[in-house]
Formats: sequence, structure tokens, C-alpha cells
Amino acid sequence: MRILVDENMPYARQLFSEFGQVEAISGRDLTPSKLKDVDGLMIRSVTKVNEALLTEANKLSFVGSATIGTDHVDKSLLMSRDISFVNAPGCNAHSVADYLISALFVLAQQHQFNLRDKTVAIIGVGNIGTRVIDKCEALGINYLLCDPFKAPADAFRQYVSLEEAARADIITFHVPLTRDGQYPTFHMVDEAFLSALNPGTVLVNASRGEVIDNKALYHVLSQGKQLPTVLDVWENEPHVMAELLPLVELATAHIAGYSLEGKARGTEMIYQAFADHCGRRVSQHLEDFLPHPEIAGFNLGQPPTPEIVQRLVHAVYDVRRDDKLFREHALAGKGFDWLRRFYPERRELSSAVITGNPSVTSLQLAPLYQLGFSRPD
Ligand SMILES: NC(=O)C1=CN([C@@H]2O[C@H](COP(=O)(O)OP(=O)(O)OC[C@H]3O[C@@H](n4cnc5c(N)ncnc54)[C@H](O)[C@@H]3O)[C@@H](O)[C@H]2O)C=CC1
Ligand SMILES: O=C(O)C(=O)[C@H](O)COP(=O)(O)O
Repeated sequence: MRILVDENMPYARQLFSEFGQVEAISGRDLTPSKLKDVDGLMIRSVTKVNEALLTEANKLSFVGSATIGTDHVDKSLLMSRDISFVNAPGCNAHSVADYLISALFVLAQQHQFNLRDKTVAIIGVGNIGTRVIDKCEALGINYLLCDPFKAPADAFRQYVSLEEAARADIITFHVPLTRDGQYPTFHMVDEAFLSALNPGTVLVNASRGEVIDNKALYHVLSQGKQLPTVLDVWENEPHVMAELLPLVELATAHIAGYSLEGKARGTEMIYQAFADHCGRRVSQHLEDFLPHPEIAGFNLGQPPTPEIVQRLVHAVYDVRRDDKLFREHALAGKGFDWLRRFYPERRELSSAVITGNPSVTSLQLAPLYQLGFSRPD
């Protein structure tokens, strides 16, 4: 059996070798001829799976994407050709939510506001949005939910319209990229949306670049409207709109989901699905591969104050590291893709165990666990 795996997929060679011959490829540069006589194709979001790519795919029976998003894959085409498709729902949801919290702490510091006085509108309440809710609750931040698909069937939570959500202090997008239907997300943030926002509204996009019309954003920001903006994703990646970069407060190379755990979980999920597809039992597990984190935990000598919580989060992941690298390299040559290919190891908050000395009660530590840190065994 021949299997192609994206080179940016941790542990893929070890896992998929048990099924046959594995070749690592650059997902963005995959050409049709590479798929001749290939049985399984394991990709990430940079590989567009369409008619053109599959012209020489004479044996392909399985495509796995180690990602949450699936907008890069023509699923009906795969179905029509009897090729199984599997993605990895939720694999890096914790990672994206960690990214958001790390970014909000930075903005709160830069703009001298208290997150507890702010309301966050969460647009898209799926795997990521739900984790963002947990983190907001852990930090005592108010939130509004906007998800027209979830709202009708969710008796436990209240939802608001996008117009109401737009009045929040912070708006964060966790939607898939869609172009059809009643609530498409393509350019859901356009010039009209941006113009209607109160000055000072914080915008965060860690979903897909095309959710925000980048030209409109540039236009509104360049006219001097204050909208502190965090962009992890960009229209036309890997080609970032250069003029927009200086106007954005935090800028990163589509790495919100790039914790080692998030990426490795994605690989493991499609490995398990491929084993099923082949009628085999899995014999390897992620926990056998993940290395010990550099920061294994913290022992608190006093109850956690907001400042301590921020320092703990930034000790595990500080988005300013990635923002700096982005500004130095993203616009040059293959900079955007290299920042992703050679992404420095980053761990999820859950990789750090929090304990306290006897003066710290478990009740005082509970919000840290809700935020995503781990409890001792
Ligand atoms: N920046 C990054 O590194 C990453 C980005 N993503 C992006 O985040 C997206 C969301 O991920 P998950 O939460 O795991 O997906 P999910 O499928 O669990 O949740 C998405 C939610 O968005 C809702 N939604 C769809 N259209 C909407 C609209 N017009 N308005 C409001 N809500 C809408 C859906 O009903 C659903 O509840 C992915 O599709 C992917 O594009 C995912 C992982 C990493
Ligand atoms: O999971 C998703 O959806 C994502 O956006 C990925 O984390 C993005 O990473 P690549 O697939 O582009 O490496």
C-alpha cells in the first residue's frame, strides 16, 4: 500500500508505516502525478482536494485531513468517486482557545482594560466556541453566543443575532468557511459590519481568512477607526495583504491550532480512521509519542490573582512570540509557510499541572483547571 502524508503532520511516518510505504510531501505543492498508484492521502488544510488534483488518482480510496476545517476538500467529489474522507473534528480546539486567551491578555495589558469588565461575543459555538465559553467562565468574563444553527436546538443557552453580537466589546470568530445557505460566513465581516462597530471593539479571527473581507478591514483601519485586531488567518494565504499587517495588533501565520497536542491529535484521529478503513486494529497511541513538556507545572505559593493567571498562561503560551516571528518573516518569500513548517514547539495549557501549597485551597485552584490547566493525579 502507498500512502502520502503531509510533511507538517507530527508522527505520521511512524503511525502510517504499519500500513505500507509512506512518503512525506509538501502539501501546498502536491501535483496530480504524485497521486498515481497511491492508496491513502493524509493532508492538512493547505492541500486543495479537487477534480484537478485527482486526475491521476487511479487507486486512491482514502483521504484524511488532520484538521478541523474541511473547506479545502471537495467532499461531494470524493463521495462520487467512492473515496472515503475523514477529518479530525475538535483535534486542536483547545489550542485555538488557548491562543485566544493568550491574545486577550496581551490586548488587555496594551489597552489597559480589565477583561472582567468586557463582554466577548463568540461567533460559532462548536468545539472551539464551547472551549472559549469554559475559559470565559473561568476568568469571569461575560460572553454572548451567536450561532444560528445551534440556537434553535439548544434549550440551555441563550443566543443573540450577529447584529447584537456586534455590540460586544470583543468579537471572536470560530465558524467554518461557508459560501452557501442562509448564513454563509464568507465575508461575514464586511465594510458595513466594520463601520457599524463601536470604536475600540476588539476583533479576533482565528477561523478562516475569508470570514473577514481583508480589503474592507484595511480600508476601515487605515481611515483611523480604532478596532484592535488579532488575525491568525488571512485572505489568500500564504500571501498576506502587506498593507494590512502594520494595522493589526497581533498577527500570526494560521497557527492558533498549532499546539503539538492539537496537531498530533489530528494525525492520530486520521490514523485511527484509516485503520478502520483497512479493517485493522490500531496498535499505536499518541501518548507513546508526545514528549514531556518543558514546563511540566507550577506550584502556587498563594491563591491565583488575575496577574498570576495571566503569567501562568503566558508562561505556557505567549502569542507575542508568534507575532514577532510573523512580522519578521511572513512577507518574505516562503516566510508564511516556513513559520508553519518550522513552528517552535508549543504545548497546550493542559500540559502544565497546577498545585498549590497548603495555604491554597482546591476551590481557589478550580478556575485554573476550568481554564485548561491540569489537576495533579
Ligand atoms: N486558526 C486555526 O489554526 C484553526 C482554525 N479553525 C477554524 O475554526 C472553525 C471552527 O472550528 P470548530 O469550532 O471546531 O468547528 P465546529 O464545526 O465544531 O463549530 C463551528 C460552529 O460554527 C457555527 N456556524 C456556522 N455558520 C455560522 C454563522 N454564519 N454564524 C455563526 N455560527 C455559525 C456552526 O453551527 C457550528 O456550531 C473551523 O471550521 C476552522 O475553519 C479550526 C482549527 C484551527
Ligand atoms: O484544523 C484546522 O482547521 C486548521 O485550521 C489547522 O490547524 C491549520 O493547519 P494546517 O492544516 O494548515 O497545517
